[in-house]
Amino acid sequence: MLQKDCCPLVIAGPSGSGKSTLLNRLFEEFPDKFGFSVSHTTRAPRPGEENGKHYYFTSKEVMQKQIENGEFIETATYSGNLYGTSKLAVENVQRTGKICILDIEIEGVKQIKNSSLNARYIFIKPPSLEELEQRLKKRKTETEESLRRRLNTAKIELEYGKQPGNFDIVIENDNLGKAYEKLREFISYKWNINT
Ligand SMILES: Nc1ncnc2c1ncn2[C@@H]1O[C@H](COP(=O)(O)OP(=O)(O)OP(=O)(O)O)[C@@H](O)[C@H]1O
Repeated sequence: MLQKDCCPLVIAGPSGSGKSTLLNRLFEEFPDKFGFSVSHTTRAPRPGEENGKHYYFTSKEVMQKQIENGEFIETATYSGNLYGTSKLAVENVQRTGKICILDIEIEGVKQIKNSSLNARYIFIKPPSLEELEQRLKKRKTETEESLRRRLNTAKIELEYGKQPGNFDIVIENDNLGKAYEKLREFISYKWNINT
């Protein structure tokens, strides 16, 4: 059996692949077992996003200073904005005894792999780039330009996701219910959680 606090779970995948949707289900089903590592970002909040819950919304200047001070485990630039996981964000979850979940970009994944965090890695993959585009359009959060950038980045991310050894499991999110079952199964097995 794994020590709960030794193994955070890293979830990655292209924007729009369904990471938040799947994680929201997981948090709903197991509110006492998992805690979300709240990332920092310099992007603007989307409607409904709360500071300190979905992200810590900050400025480039402030975040760059904190990075220089060594306060972050990983940082990445994505679609022109800075993102990052602070050491404090992970510690805050681990202190509660919950399994820490990190939803991060591929650049961040690479950095976590070089850090002292002994994490498990899940990649969420869309059924196709066309379907990804449709979902992002439906989500109505992107401009034409940010949509293009997300789709271009997605191609690179999908390449990284399919390299053997980069992730413990790759889950295709075609049917949401089935994808969730796979996620749940993997997690309950790895963390020895009775579901
Ligand atoms: N299996 C699915 N079938 C159809 N639509 C889906 C499925 N999974 C997620 N979606 C929809 O696709 C959109 C993108 O999902 P979501 O916001 O969870 O992606 P994400 O990977 O968290 O993106 P980001 O990294 O930009 O936050 C949402 O509108 C969501 O409702």
